[in-house]
Amino acid sequence: MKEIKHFINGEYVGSASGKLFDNVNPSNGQVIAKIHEAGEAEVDAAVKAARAALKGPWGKMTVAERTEILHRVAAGITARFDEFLEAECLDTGKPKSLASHIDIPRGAANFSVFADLVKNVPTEAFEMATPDGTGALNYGVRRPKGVIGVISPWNLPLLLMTWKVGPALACGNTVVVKPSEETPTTTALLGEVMNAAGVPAGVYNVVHGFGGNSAGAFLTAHPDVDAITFTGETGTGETIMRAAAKGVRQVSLELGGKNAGIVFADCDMDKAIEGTLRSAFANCGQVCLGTERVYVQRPIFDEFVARLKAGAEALKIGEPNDPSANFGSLVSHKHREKVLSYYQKAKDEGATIVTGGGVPDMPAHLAGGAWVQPTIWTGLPDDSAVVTEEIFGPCCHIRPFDTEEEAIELANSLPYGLASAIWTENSSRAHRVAGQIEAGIVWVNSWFLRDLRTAFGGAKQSGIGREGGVHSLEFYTELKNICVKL
Ligand SMILES: NC(=O)C1=CN([C@@H]2O[C@H](COP(=O)(O)OP(=O)(O)OC[C@H]3O[C@@H](n4cnc5c(N)ncnc54)[C@H](O)[C@@H]3O)[C@@H](O)[C@H]2O)C=CC1
Ligand SMILES: O=C(O)/C=C/C=C(\O)C(=O)O
Repeated sequence: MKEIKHFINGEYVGSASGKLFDNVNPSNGQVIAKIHEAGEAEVDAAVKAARAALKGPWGKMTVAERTEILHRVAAGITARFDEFLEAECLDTGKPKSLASHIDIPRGAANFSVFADLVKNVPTEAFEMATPDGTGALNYGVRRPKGVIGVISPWNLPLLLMTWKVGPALACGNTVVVKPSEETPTTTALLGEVMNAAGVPAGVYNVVHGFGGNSAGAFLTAHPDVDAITFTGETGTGETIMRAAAKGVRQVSLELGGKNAGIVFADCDMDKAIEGTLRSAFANCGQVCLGTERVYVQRPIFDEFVARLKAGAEALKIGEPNDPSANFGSLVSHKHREKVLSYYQKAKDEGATIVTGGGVPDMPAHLAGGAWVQPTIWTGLPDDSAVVTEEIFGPCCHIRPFDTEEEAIELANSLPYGLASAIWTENSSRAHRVAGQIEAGIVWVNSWFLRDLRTAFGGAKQSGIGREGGVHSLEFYTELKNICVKL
């Protein structure tokens, strides 16, 4: 059986403890590899390698040399596109039709975009007067923050890991990555690309394992990690913040959401249906930006519900290699238990099940997979668990509203504030409502339309800090002011 090892100082190494755990293909339940679980020794070795590379060749390179190498990393991912695609889909169960358009191309773009960006970002300068009349000149310089701990999730494994590693390396840092225990393969494979691209040993390190009392906790507690960037659940974010408090390390946290879609009666219905179908069901609903609460203005409520139902029922459920499939399995049986517990809660709370609500019938060879049906509910109270808690599954609740003010109040009613989508053809309304939504990202007549130069992150309990464009550079560098008396 294939083994997935740590990548430390440019080499694949196993765990000293010999501890292994299963890597499972969620579309059929079969074990596809054994993963080495890192102990404190492997995490420490990875951090030491990262520190040495920072002081050594990587830290001494010019920006031009470093960014040329990162362009080679991007090209290396593209050259091995099919291997990355196969690995990502086996780990996650997502359709190749989706990952080939989003996950793998973004994995490459996350290196090339930030390689270009760091070459073109100015810093500030201020001339000042001094009492003796000679004056002084202040100017800023950016320096790498150091060794960055990267903790990444399973829903978009390569995309979200490289979204952090790309800018971190472009800024001259070195990294130790702990990918999700569910989806380690593309993060491991990237080590080969790094070596082939000429990234010096120790710049990119990977340790595998779980979160609490395992590789994740060992990495975030390690005193020689200078900053931590994390995407995942809000509760885990709180735990990581506590770990980072020791030693006063900075964190960047992209956390959960319970995002609202607001559909006004003056929307283009075709666009609103197409966008909401994607925002609720793409990647089997496992996108932190996804819409789990849909608010629809009353005059179009019945038509919207009927058309979304038809769209959900037309989704083609299938395994990653099925070219006609656009709806895969969930990432794991553990996650399916969580999603199905909400399907049950919806029933208990008295929801009207518009469609779905259970497990689809699958052919025998896929019967062991983590399948669930795309599901739509109506009729739940605003304070029900299904309407207030992040489910992270292919499901949404639709509720009618009457006025713009009511829609804004409903959208802002939860402690989360990640993303929102507004559907209206009235541009004044679009700007007015978007300005009042308490979220880090608001899309108007679109969803998951990403320009990597823009700020990305959550308000309220959906995160701390912003990444993307110059905001990533702010997190991954220390800005130092140099004041020169003239
Ligand atoms: N992109 C997102 O916003 C994501 C949200 N989630 C949400 O989180 C729920 C639970 O999924 P999980 O995989 O358990 O998410 P999680 O937040 O626990 O895991 C994400 C990453 O954090 C690591 N981790 C967990 N505990 C840690 C700790 N104490 N110290 C350091 N690292 C730790 C995990 O090993 C994984 O690499 C999902 O049902 C979903 O609601 C999960 C994954 C992604
Ligand atoms: O486009 C991105 O950078 C990120 C997209 C999705 C997430 O952050 C997520 O699902 O966690």
